[in-house]
Amino acid sequence: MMTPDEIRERLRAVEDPHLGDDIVSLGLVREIAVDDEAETVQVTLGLGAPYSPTETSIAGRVRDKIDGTGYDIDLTATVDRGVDPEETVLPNVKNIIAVASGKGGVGKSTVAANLAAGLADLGARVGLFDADVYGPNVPQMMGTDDQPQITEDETMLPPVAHGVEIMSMEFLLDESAPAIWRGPMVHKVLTQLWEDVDWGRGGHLDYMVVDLPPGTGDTQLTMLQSIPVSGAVIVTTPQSVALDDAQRGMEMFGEHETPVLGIVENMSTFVCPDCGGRHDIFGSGGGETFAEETDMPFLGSIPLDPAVRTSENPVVLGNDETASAVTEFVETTVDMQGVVHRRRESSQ
Ligand SMILES: Nc1ncnc2c1ncn2[C@@H]1O[C@H](COP(=O)(O)OP(=O)(O)OP(=O)(O)O)[C@@H](O)[C@H]1O
Repeated sequence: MMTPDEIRERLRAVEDPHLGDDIVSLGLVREIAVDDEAETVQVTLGLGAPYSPTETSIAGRVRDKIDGTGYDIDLTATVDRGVDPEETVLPNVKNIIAVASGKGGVGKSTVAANLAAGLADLGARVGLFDADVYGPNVPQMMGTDDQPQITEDETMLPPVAHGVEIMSMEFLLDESAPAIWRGPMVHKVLTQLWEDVDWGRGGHLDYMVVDLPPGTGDTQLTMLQSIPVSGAVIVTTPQSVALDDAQRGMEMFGEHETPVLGIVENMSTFVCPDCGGRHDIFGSGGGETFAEETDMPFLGSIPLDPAVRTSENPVVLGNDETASAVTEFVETTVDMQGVVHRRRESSQ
């Protein structure tokens, strides 16, 4: 026979590597219930980033601590996401990660597509929403030209590629409409994309990755106001101009109290396929220095690799050096989303 207090004592040995204390002291063990008849212990943990390496490992260690007590463990995870489920536009989506950049062409859509494919590859249920009104190209990057299906009750079912449900402004925008007309349409189209799409196929999504339009103008603000973003990723390149723009992007999120998960540097070192040499074409370490200066986590560097553009599939799914770099970025990012949730949970 074990009491919840005895279980709690055992769980004091499980550390949260990011928050630097044990999960009991941090308040991340929400509930413990022992059912002697069913020989089961139910533990509810305050974890919010499913499939992130750190939270997977915390859950694994919790299991280890209960293994050998003669009880089965029934583990659940839940956090207060700071959003009222009644009021949110996407109640079935646990995390909404927005990918932003201060200016165009730095590889924001590439990063968004790889983040989504990488999260699905970890086992998560993922949606990818291409909100880039000015140049929606996510379906192409995911290697699909499927259109959404319309069901009898007039909801849209997103096409799926690499385990990711995809919706794009491209599906709804009239291609002949000049970009300048698109701004005012954004709100209407966005509303449709939230309300009329069956995300998660009647179930839920662990993550929705949103590819925001480049820049920090009204369109981006409208989007931030209409969706509860749980974390933002800022993409930059090593050039100083891109870094200045990234700074503006961060300020925009700051004003909206959106947690910034960190900075990723794209088009870093070029690994020459012919000579094997490494060349820092745009300089090096700019993103990391910028992250340090702004006190933001550095999420990783993605090399400049022609395969990123030419490959039919997101490069994260490959098994070369570029794939490892992108995987590292995906894992760090989702870990940082977990930190945001656990920190909030722990301070309550
Ligand atoms: N690391 C990389 N190595 C090589 N090519 C890349 C890399 N990242 C992006 N590209 C290529 O650069 C181009 C621009 O990338 P992408 O469309 O992702 O940028 P963006 O910031 O989303 O642009 P937009 O301003 O259109 O939103 C694409 O052709 C893409 O394939």
